[in-house]
Amino acid sequence: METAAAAATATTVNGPYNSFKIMHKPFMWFTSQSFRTRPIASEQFPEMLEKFEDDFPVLDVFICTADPYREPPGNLANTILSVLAYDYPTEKLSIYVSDDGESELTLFALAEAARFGVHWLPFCRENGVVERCPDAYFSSDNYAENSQLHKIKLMYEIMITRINNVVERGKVNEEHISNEDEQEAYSKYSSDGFTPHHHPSIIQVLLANNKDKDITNVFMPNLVYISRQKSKTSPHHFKAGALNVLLRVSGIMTNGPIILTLDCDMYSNDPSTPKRALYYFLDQSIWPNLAFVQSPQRFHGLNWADIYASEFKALAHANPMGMDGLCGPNYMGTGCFFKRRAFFGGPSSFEQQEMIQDHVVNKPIEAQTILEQAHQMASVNYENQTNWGSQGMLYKS
Ligand SMILES: O=c1ccn([C@@H]2O[C@H](COP(=O)(O)OP(=O)(O)O[C@H]3O[C@H](CO)[C@@H](O)[C@H](O)[C@H]3O)[C@@H](O)[C@H]2O)c(=O)[nH]1
Ligand SMILES: [Mn+2]
Repeated sequence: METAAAAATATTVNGPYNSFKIMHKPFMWFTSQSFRTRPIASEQFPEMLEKFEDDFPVLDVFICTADPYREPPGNLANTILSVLAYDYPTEKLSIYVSDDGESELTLFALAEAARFGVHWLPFCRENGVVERCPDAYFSSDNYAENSQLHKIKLMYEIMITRINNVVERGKVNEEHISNEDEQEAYSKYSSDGFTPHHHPSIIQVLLANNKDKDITNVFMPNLVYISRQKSKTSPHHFKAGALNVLLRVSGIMTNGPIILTLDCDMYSNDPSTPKRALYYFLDQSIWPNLAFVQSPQRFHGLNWADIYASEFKALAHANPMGMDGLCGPNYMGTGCFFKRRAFFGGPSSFEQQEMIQDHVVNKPIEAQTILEQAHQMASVNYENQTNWGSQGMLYKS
């Protein structure tokens, strides 16, 4: 009897599952047919950008990271360098990194990326490098061996070794600290009462585009580290909360009308990406109704033989073309250029004068008033006292 009962139970569990296995393919096929009704293939025309050459919009790039052990800081440094080296006017480019792991190890990776970046950016420019993520570049065989290459590769390896050593020790030691400012920055993580779940905000400007230059005397883009305030008594809303803080802090510091969101476990594989996104943003015929431009994602290591050539053709190419003909593709959570204006217009819009759409920031990123306001934007109280996140779908969906 017992055996029969067990078998009967197994049948009832398997029944619906088997039906699902049989039915899900036709169901998937059926639901995707709407994407075949009006696919749109778009093309970009480089000459279109020429008339805007001196007037490119300010671009703010957001990178999220949350755990220095699960998301290695060496990879984050590579992500940062791939966008820091974009083919875009450096005075119009800012990289904001949100660290939800609240870790000095992550700050150290940013500091190292900034130090190596002053060599890497000119190297990429002079050699027309396409893969501007150093790890991807050095892992390819797409370069000529020469002394300049050996020098930059050695610098890269030293940077990665330093980052990995610090991660292994779990601490930034004296030997890695070169001045008092750095000492002060790293000491914040061991100050009294600091825990990952309860601590004040930490904002560090690693590179400022009005004072830091590369080795060829060209100004570097901005690079900013943000560990938002956390409190045991307030929910932090994970990545959504991090993106909201990045939106507000960048609004105070640079207020770029175009925003790119990235995760720390990916890199940009084409330096012309922001300019290619601009073809859409600067096209007056589509600009008023355009909220975001989503890039396709490629995944490495999906399976051993990489039979998909790192691509999800249906999900990343075919379906979005079809969605474009309906009302637009979905946001894939990363690799997406947004119009900042698209985030405003709801009830939380204009609570802060500085964040209105046309506000032009005319103070240096490290000005005392800017830093004070930025800390206020990264505080738990700011969100508790306003409608940010409490209205609309965001945190409640
Ligand atoms: O408290 C947190 C938790 C996560 N993250 C960041 O969020 C990103 C995505 O998290 P991950 O765990 O890597 O999720 P995935 O499943 O790989 O991400 C895919 O799916 C997510 C959920 O749809 C999207 O947010 C991502 O953009 C998309 O790449 C990473 O950069 C994390 O560092 C934070 O910033 N704060
Ligand atoms: Mn991920």
